[in-house]
Amino acid sequence: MKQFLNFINGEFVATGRTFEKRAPANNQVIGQVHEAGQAEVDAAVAAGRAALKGEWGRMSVVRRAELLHAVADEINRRFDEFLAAELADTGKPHSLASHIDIPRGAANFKVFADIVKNVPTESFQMTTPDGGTAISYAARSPLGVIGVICPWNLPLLLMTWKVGPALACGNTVIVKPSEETPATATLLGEVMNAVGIPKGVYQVLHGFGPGSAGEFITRHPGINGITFTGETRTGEAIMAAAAKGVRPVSFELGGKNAGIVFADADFDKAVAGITRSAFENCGQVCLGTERVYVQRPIFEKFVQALKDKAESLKIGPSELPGVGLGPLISAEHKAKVLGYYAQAVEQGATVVTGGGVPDMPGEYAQGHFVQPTIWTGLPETASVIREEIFGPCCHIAPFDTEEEAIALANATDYGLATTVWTQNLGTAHRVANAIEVGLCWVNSWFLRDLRTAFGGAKASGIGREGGVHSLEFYTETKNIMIRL
Ligand SMILES: NC(=O)C1=CN([C@@H]2O[C@H](COP(=O)(O)OP(=O)(O)OC[C@H]3O[C@@H](n4cnc5c(N)ncnc54)[C@H](O)[C@@H]3O)[C@@H](O)[C@H]2O)C=CC1
Ligand SMILES: O=C(O)/C=C/C=C(\O)C(=O)O
Repeated sequence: MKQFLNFINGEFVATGRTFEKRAPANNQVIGQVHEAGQAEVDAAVAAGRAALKGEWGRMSVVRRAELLHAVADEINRRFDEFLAAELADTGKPHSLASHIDIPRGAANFKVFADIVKNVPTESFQMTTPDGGTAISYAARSPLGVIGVICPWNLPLLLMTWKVGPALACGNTVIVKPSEETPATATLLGEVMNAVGIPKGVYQVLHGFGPGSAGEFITRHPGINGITFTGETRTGEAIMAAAAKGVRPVSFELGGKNAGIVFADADFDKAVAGITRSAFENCGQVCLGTERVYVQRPIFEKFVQALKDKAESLKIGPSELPGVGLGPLISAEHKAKVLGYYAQAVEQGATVVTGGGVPDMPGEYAQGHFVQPTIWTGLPETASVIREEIFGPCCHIAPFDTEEEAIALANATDYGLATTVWTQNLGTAHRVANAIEVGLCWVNSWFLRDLRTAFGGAKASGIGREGGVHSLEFYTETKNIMIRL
């Protein structure tokens, strides 16, 4: 049986306290995960602090960048191992992990290594009161030991999205992968040793949130900043922990994202786009679309077309050729999603398609598969329209005017992402500016440029990462003023 060990100070460490990792596609146990306790967290923090004072802390930015390029190259060299580990943990389609998760895992190191090497800091010259001259310039230094708390939906991609810039800026990191997805973070420890990243720079502690590694990391006074992706309620708990010591947080939290389709949109592209944004990764993407608003003249045609697309998705395990929809991550998450499927019916939804569990052959009958599901006819107050479900489902409602679409899209506590479909540039600009979100895609979805700001408004997050915005979080900026 595979053992997922902690990675502390360059060594793989067993703890004797283990929990099971099960495969989402058939619910079989595939590994034992070694849970870290307070002692392991203390050891990792001490090693992280020592690394800041050692070779890593003294290393030039050019050498750091070379090492991070080597990390990316090593991930690519071991691409198949990372792919297999991610597929085993998540059950997602092979095509998805091989085109998005693993390549982005490598790219996150290269992009931020290059940004840190090339982005200047500000400098000003001023006249002093006595007519002399002074110059000031900004210098960046690492924040320190960063706690990186990760979710299970895009495990390697989201973890390296934080670890890449944190290390590029000269910090050390302690990663707590989700209890559901321990594999790729652990494998990355082997990569760090292989390319010569000093001990204590990248560390991995396994476990849960409250009363376990997650809470112990976020409460530890030796952690200088916390970056987290996950549920909004968890963000609130982490923020409370970070208040002690006034430590900075960077949060990318939940969403209840709208898709807005205008009657003038390229119909086929809009249907294909919403199919992806509602069902990709079995709906387990924080940027996904769970509320779709379609302009009335094309409403019926759009509902029928999305139904056809949903029903054509092949449901199955990662390795099934042409599979479009994998399982949900866990039995617990399946119960949550099916709970919303039941609530939708209780609240009077018309079930356009899905709403249940597909018939799966053999061992896959034990897996966490659910049907892609579309509803219409619910009031905007219904729980499935207000709350993040994180499953392969969406509600579609008609709208008449641009103002109405904007009001509907904004009527949520969340503010992460929107996708707008129109061929009118004026409409696109107006709507994009009026929507209260951190990310607005027009005629696209999940199109990423890693140099741009990424994050959520309202209850969907605090701060932005990406490009130079990541440097703002992962460094302290010092102003140095010199009287000439
Ligand atoms: N990217 C997103 O927006 C994500 C949203 N979700 C949503 O969250 C729901 C619950 O999924 P979970 O995996 O339980 O998400 P979660 O937000 O509870 O967990 C994410 C990470 O935070 C850790 N964690 C939990 N409580 C903590 C605490 N008090 N202190 C420190 N670390 C803590 C977990 O161990 C995990 O590593 C899902 O059903 C889904 O709706 C889940 C994953 C990602
Ligand atoms: O950084 C990205 O490209 C994707 C981010 C996606 C999430 O944060 C999520 O689904 O949780």
